[in-house]
Amino acid sequence: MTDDVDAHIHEKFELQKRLGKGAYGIVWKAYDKRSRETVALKKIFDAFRNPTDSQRTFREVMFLQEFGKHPNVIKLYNIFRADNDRDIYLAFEFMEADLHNVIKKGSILKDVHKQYIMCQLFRAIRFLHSGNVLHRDLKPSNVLLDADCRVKLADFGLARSLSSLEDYPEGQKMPDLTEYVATRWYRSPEILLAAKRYTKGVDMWSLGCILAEMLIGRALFPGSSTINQIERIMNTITKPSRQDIASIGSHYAASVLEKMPQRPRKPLDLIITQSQTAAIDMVQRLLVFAPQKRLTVEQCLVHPYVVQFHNPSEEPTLHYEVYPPLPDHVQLGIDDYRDRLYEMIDEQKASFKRIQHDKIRPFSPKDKSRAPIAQAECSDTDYDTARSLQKSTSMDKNTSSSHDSSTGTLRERAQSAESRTSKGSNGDMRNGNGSAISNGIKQRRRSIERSRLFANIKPSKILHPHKLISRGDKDYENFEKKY
Ligand SMILES: Nc1ncnc2c1ncn2[C@@H]1O[C@H](COP(=O)(O)OP(=O)(O)OP(=O)(O)O)[C@@H](O)[C@H]1O
Repeated sequence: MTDDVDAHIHEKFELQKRLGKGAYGIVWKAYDKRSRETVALKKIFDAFRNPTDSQRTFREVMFLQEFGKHPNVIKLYNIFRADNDRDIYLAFEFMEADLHNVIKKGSILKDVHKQYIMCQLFRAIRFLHSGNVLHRDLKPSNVLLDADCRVKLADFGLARSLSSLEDYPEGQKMPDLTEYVATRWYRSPEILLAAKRYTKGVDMWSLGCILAEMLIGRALFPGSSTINQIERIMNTITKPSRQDIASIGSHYAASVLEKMPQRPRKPLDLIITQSQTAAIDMVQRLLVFAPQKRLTVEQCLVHPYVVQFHNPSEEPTLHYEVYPPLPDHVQLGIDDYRDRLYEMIDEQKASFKRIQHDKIRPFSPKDKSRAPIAQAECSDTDYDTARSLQKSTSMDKNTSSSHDSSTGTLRERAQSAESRTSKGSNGDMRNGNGSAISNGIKQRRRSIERSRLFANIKPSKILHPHKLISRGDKDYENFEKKY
């Protein structure tokens, strides 16, 4: 893996610092010279090395395009080919931190942040699941955060359409779950035990692990091998019944579990000690052996732990299934994926050109004569221009997505939220968190970030944090009755 970046990318972006290195590429903080925005630039190395990697790259882009319209999913701004036709560059909206680093730094997150983060994750997953798609790689490093504690889910390289798996042609071999490369620590028991079918429960399990990690400040099940992972899980969660074990449809689950050395159990409530009852309850209901017995994402959104942030108008769903444009169960050749991806890039550029063209038309009576020129002049820049146009339109339509911009308006909104909260607010919490989150971020932005940290959390909750607890307890009783 090399840090080399193509000359045409250097022309477009000023690379500022390396943000992260994953299994598939490097991510830099970069300044987009045309749009004058800070972006996260990801170079996927050898994106088309073999059919599996090509399919992964293809899926990642396809799902990002589909789900990026949700406010809690990272937006893919642009895609660039590399000169060698093997690598590929993706430009994303920039986020300040990822949850893994925030947890690692220690006591940055207070209860209210953890609840807000979980609620936003549930919103994102609800959106994916409503399109019958699984993320399959939920882990703290794929949960991006900004200084407002706003969440954007990233890394769709392992996402899969459930319907494409359910519709598997008879007699055709399902993809082997042992090929599953998602980070072990967040893998569900059925994946570890090589079950035959995926369900939405795999994401719910990972969400339970993420919440537990926020609560205890370290990974809950840091297994060193598949078998060690299963052991750690089985020593902690409620013992599954025979039916539970049978329900995952794994040939050797029963025998693996029987042979497991018997160690004294350390249940979740003894591991997660310093947390609210509702938080522990949520982890316990997510980390359940049988996938069908785990909370669904809809149930999570009304669970007492996050219900204070629950707002149906901010929890959109898709009313159709998201299906990859190329058959998912057949692995095509490298060129098929690459050609289709390049075609999509071109198609998208063309459609953005149309958007921009339509936007220009109503503004001037001379439009008719200007339109063909506007179209003819479209180049790479149009994609970016159209992006900002689109952004401003969606901001007009939907205030919940207005935070995508770092304009003065956002600051004004944040500052007014700040002034509202500061009137009698819990100063300790606000200051403590504001300064802590901004630790890893540039000094000069500190004051802005401090005020922005709570901008998107309903002020009433911050003004009266004790209400979260009392209300939570009541909700908890109601939830208990219902589920
Ligand atoms: N939009 C972004 N803004 C800021 N940082 C980002 C962004 N996207 C990614 N990062 C950083 O880069 C890291 C790696 O990104 P990403 O998960 O997309 O790469 P990957 O190669 O697919 O990783 P993995 O090995 O987890 O599959 C993230 O954990 C995060 O720290």
